[in-house]
Amino acid sequence: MSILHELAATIDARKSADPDSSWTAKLLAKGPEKCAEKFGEEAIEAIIEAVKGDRSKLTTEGADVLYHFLVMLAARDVPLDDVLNELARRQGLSGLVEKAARPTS
Ligand SMILES: N=c1c2ncn([C@@H]3O[C@H](COP(=O)(O)OP(=O)(O)OP(=O)(O)O)[C@@H](O)[C@H]3O)c2ncn1[C@@H]1O[C@H](COP(=O)(O)O)[C@@H](O)[C@H]1O
Repeated sequence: MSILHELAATIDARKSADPDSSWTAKLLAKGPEKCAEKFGEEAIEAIIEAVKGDRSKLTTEGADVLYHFLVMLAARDVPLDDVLNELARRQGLSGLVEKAARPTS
């Protein structure tokens, strides 16, 4: 099992945990909107480090982003594997070709 799968399983288990017993359970108890907001904050912190060019801080902020992304998915009951399968589906397909094939709205 990959570290992302292990973390996603831990986060899933926290859905039924006491919010006083874990940070994840506390965040999930605040609802999907708060989880999404927290993901946005962490993403901005990572962007700041990327713009500054601080590779060490970008690494730790990147870990925060991945963790909070998994919490956001769990809050909306989207399995990590669904996202990974979507990535797998795109593999070998040029981003330019994929964009051109999108339906126009
Ligand atoms: N990877 C993480 C992880 N990354 C970040 N964080 C927490 O996310 C929080 C974000 O920090 P912030 O300073 O942005 O938040 P804050 O200021 O405390 O909160 P706000 O006032 O902004 O709402 C911190 O409390 C971090 O400890 C994480 N908490 C948990 N995990 C993983 O989740 C597992 C389960 O954790 P618990 O649910 O706490 O048992 C852990 O074993 C880890 O593997």
